[in-house]
Amino acid sequence: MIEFKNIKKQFGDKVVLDGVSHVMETGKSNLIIGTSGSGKTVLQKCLVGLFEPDEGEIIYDGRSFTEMDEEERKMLRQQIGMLFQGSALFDSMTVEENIKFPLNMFSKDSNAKKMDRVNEVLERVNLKGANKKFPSEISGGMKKRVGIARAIVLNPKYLFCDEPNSGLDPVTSMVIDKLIHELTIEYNITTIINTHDMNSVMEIGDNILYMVQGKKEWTGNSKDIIFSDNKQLNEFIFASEFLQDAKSMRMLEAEGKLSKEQLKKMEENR
Ligand SMILES: Nc1ncnc2c1ncn2[C@@H]1O[C@H](COP(=O)(O)OP(=O)(O)OP(=O)(O)O)[C@@H](O)[C@H]1O
Repeated sequence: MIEFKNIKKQFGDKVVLDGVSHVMETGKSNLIIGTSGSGKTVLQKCLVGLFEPDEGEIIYDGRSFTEMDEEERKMLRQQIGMLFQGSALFDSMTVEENIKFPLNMFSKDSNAKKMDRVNEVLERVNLKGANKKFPSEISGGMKKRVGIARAIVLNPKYLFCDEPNSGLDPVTSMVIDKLIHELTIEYNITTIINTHDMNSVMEIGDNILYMVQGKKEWTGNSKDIIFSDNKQLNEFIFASEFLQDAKSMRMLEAEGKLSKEQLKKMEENR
């Protein structure tokens, strides 16, 4: 669990985070959503210590990150996995070498043990046998999986993902979402995901923080979104007529005014 209270951050005169508080839950996909410039990336960077907030407190499972010295933060960072936008793989390294990189940095295990772990995570992300390929030889979806394998190779308690679906087609996006979600549950990770992808919001949104201009505007899960009457949230999520219709249908279904069969038929006929 990562709890943060009253986080404030400004650059010059520009207030980017204006007193944000929230709890990111363990074993859940915690999503941060909001329009471009609402402060999602700056918030993630504050949580991992890449930016220092001007005010507020960040607590990792009862340990105050804000009060830790650099040595304590270094230790904590070994429990944090990061999946960067665009995967950020080392082009000159093979898949295997990319995944092994954090182990070489932080683990004192023998080479054989490290390789066992590399192969274990490769298999877990469905890339068994891709060891010797270079990033230029694999698809965007495969690169994301390598990025995920590298992010989880040290068994992190916390996983930060910045736009994990950027640049992927809708089907591959769903595969990647599902994989991150499954790993989150399987290893009981506190996962934080910045996303613009509305499919992700509806499919894996266990705990959603909606930000507007550096402030928390709304919070809830993917089911709550259907019933929310928050005007800004509705305009953001259900931007198209199609999505507004889908929301209305789901609400009717939940109120018992539409059967599951009717709903399925309406969706098929669209
Ligand atoms: N290092 C920096 N120096 C000055 N301003 C910054 C810095 N980093 C971010 N900002 C500003 O903070 C604001 C929020 O940026 P941020 O990247 O967090 O938005 P975002 O919600 O992640 O947007 P996007 O969805 O486009 O990634 C923007 O106005 C941005 O210009």
